[in-house]
Amino acid sequence: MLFHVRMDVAIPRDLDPAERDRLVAREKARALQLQEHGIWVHLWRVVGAYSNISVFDVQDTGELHDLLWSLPLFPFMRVEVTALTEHPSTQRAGQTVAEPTVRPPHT
Ligand SMILES: O=C(O)CC1=CCC(=O)O1
Repeated sequence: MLFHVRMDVAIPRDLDPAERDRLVAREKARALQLQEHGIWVHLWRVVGAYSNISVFDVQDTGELHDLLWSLPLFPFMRVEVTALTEHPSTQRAGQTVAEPTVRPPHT
């Protein structure tokens, strides 16, 4: 299942800068891992905002929920999820996003 996810990040200004850097580095590592597994299929910066628009390819809403909750920056995010289905007029009709072979653990 594909989901459009918007994440608006708001890290408290008084958070220790070293802790902030650690969280951002862990978030990046997790994002790269999920992209390598074909789960986080799009990751775009929203121009002018500390926000991203992402597309996730997961088995179900439960997997997406667990995955989002496990993100290191999750405590500092507002997350908006929209479930996607194929539009009848798409040129890509019938094409699916390839299934990843091995799903990474939710850390
Ligand atoms: O910077 C963001 O929008 C939050 C984020 C998601 C993946 C990542 O590396 O940072």
